[in-house]
Amino acid sequence: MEAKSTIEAGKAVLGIEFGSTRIKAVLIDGENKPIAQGSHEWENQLVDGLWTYSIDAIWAGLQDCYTNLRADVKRQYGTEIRSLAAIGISAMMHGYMPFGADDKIQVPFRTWRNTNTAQAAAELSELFAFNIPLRWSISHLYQAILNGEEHVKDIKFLTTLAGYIHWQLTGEKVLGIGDASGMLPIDPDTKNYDARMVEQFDRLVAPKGFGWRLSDLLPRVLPAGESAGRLTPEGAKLLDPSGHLEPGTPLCPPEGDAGTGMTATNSVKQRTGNVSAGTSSFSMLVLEKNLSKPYEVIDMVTTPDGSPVAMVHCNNCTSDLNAWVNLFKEYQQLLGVPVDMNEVFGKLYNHALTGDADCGGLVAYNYFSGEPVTGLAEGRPLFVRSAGDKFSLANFMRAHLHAAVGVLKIGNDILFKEEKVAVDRITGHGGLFKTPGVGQRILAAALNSPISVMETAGEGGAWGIALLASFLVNNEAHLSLPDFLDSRVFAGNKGTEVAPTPEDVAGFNAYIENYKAGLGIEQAAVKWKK
Ligand SMILES: Nc1ncnc2c1ncn2[C@@H]1O[C@H](COP(=O)(O)OP(=O)(O)O)[C@@H](O)[C@H]1O
Ligand SMILES: O=C(CO)[C@@H](O)[C@@H](O)COP(=O)(O)O
Repeated sequence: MEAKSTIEAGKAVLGIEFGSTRIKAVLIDGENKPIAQGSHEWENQLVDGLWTYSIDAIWAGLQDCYTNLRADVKRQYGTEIRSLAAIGISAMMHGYMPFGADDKIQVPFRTWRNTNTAQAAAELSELFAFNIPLRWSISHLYQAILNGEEHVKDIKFLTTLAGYIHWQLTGEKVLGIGDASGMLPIDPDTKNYDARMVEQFDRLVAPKGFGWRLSDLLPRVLPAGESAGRLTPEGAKLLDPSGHLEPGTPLCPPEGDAGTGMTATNSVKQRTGNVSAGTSSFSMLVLEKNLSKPYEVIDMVTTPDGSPVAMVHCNNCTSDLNAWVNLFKEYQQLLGVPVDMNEVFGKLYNHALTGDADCGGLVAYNYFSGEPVTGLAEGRPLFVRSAGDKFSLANFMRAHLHAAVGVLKIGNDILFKEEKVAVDRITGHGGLFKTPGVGQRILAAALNSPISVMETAGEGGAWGIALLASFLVNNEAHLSLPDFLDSRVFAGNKGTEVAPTPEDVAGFNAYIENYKAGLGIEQAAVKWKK
């Protein structure tokens, strides 16, 4: 069916993902191919020392993104979206969105980026004998309890950003299993929150007498393929204030951007892996067997169909690169040369590849915020060199590209070298890969592994959640998610692969030794630069 007829017949499927810097919408056809797109740029705010997005910014952003998609549909096909076959909502994971009896958020949304939860995360990790990262929702909840915050006793519902949007659109308090695994660990056998940990938590906070139990607060867990409610009339208006969109569309379980990244890269099967590289970076390897022990730097999540995944998560990836690229943009403007940002990125990133493989001794720490993997509670973006280092533009840019995936390398060394995790394929996606071939080659050197990139790399997450929505309504053959992706979506398409060269790997290793040796400089910067 032609794209226009698909849209007019109400057979198109919509995926929306709330990324840290961009809300993206992708419309796909019956063959799961993108046919229209929309987006909205936004930024987190540091309010009273905590990273947040306001509720108004969330809805204004969603509506602008959808309006943008409608405009794209009008421009390309001269038609309007009136009904859809399915919708999926995805977003940045974790964080803290507690709601009270009036269904209003009780404190500003605390995002994944906050590192104020160290005490809670450490105590819970010990209690559960399981690594509980700082950004997990349970850490935020317990930190609020440790802080004696007034609102905690009145919480009625605690969810993630995707869970919140989904609830407002459908009235359903549910969450996809992957996103749920970033609130509280999931038991792979029951495919539900880990009952032992739920009980331990209830016992831990019982003396406070809050009058709720943890299971009263959390969204119901759903695996991919389960029905998760329908778009209500109020929900339709929230999404499309122009009033064209009809209610009634089924929604798939809302997922986190980890699960949608796995889906968009066909990496939900054992021995597959993927790396998301945008504002943050995170690698996700689907495990064949459990790790031998918990590691503070390895986060355990699940695929959208509930298989265990080992994640290395780094809070900082492209923000510092953007800061430098913007500086060069300003210089270009000063010279009176018109600016095309893709060109600025493309020129600087490709030039970086002409630098030395070890960046000539230059080192960068891209820590806009704290970085749990390297033990930094706060961050100060930092560039360091000695007078004798080879200071050139190429080495400078390369040092920052290496920094963007440096922490990822440190964490993955544990998985590959100590745990001997085996993967057949790792696929990269996210904004870092938008300049073809560069982020891919740097990541291949960092992980000492071939890296594949698909054409959809830049919009991966929104496409991923659209695929999960399609899996809900277009899976007449009742295939498993991996089989559906293999046969109905990817059909042998593995993207373009780049293998690491020995010289790049040796260079990256030399860089990372300088990086690790200099971490004290970053610690000193945090201490002294207020
Ligand atoms: N042409 C380009 N080449 C390389 N990187 C790019 C290009 N355009 C945008 N980017 C990077 O993509 C990042 C956004 O990536 P994305 O995965 O969409 O992030 P998020 O989900 O965190 O919002 C930008 O911050 C920028 O660094
Ligand atoms: O924390 C996680 C995954 O565990 C992400 O949701 C978070 O880093 C946000 O990702 P983006 O930088 O928006 O791609």
